[in-house]
Amino acid sequence: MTALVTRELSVRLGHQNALAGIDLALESGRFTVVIGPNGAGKTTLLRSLAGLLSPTHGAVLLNDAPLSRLRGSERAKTIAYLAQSGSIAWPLPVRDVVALGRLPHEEKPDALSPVGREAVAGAIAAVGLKGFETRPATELSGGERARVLLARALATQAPVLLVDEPVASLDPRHELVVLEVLKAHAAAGALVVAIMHNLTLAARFADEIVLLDGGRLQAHAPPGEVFTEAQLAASFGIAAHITREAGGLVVVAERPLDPP
Ligand SMILES: Nc1ncnc2c1ncn2[C@@H]1O[C@H](COP(=O)(O)OP(=O)(O)OP(=O)(O)O)[C@@H](O)[C@H]1O
Repeated sequence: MTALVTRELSVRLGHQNALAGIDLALESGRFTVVIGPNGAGKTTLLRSLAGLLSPTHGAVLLNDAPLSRLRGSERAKTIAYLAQSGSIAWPLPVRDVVALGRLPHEEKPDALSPVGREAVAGAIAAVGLKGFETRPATELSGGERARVLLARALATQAPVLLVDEPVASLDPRHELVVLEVLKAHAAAGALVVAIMHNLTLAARFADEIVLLDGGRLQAHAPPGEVFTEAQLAASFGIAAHITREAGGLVVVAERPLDPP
């Protein structure tokens, strides 16, 4: 059981309060999707949960201990973080880029343990990149590269996986493939948090939604409770039409509302 908790988490970036007084409790086995308008503080929250940003006030606790006290090597084994539109600088084969996810376990790409080899092969297969293993990662499309980086994060086998907009550059099939992978990863016992802008996919796949607006927590609840026309009008400034279909809620953003 893994628990990631924020207590009165506030983060100031430049002259901005990017996050203010966030109290949040996340646990293993759940797929949480963070939504909110541009600038709401979603990336700031994810980076704080990963221990990459220090709170200005408050704390992030991993299993009741302040994240700031965890040694870097231990944190890298425990929390896999995938940044928004990450880039790949070196023309390494796909398999080696994914194998970099084993570095926290002190396994180099050319000296993987049997567990490491299985984790790398499993991650490549999970994101639909079988057959790409020997291709230089710099010669892939944007969506293929995004999946390589997700596979690298999965190969870490960390109990906490934090991903910033994992489906932003993906085609509809691979959006579904990746969201199924994240959901299954959570169902298998990981604590998974993803930032997303597609509200229908968020509603369909998330166990719980965290809604941020203006650096504040507006809601943390199952999709059916967060996706209401009133809530979307208040937080996103849109008139939305929400219907319940067999596959889950369908959220259609119909028009922007005039600013209040
Ligand atoms: N390095 C920085 N210095 C100063 N302000 C920053 C910095 N990074 C982000 N901000 C500000 O902090 C706020 C939160 O930014 P953040 O990136 O967390 O938003 P977000 O919800 O992830 O947005 P988006 O949907 O556009 O990715 C924004 O108002 C942003 O302008």
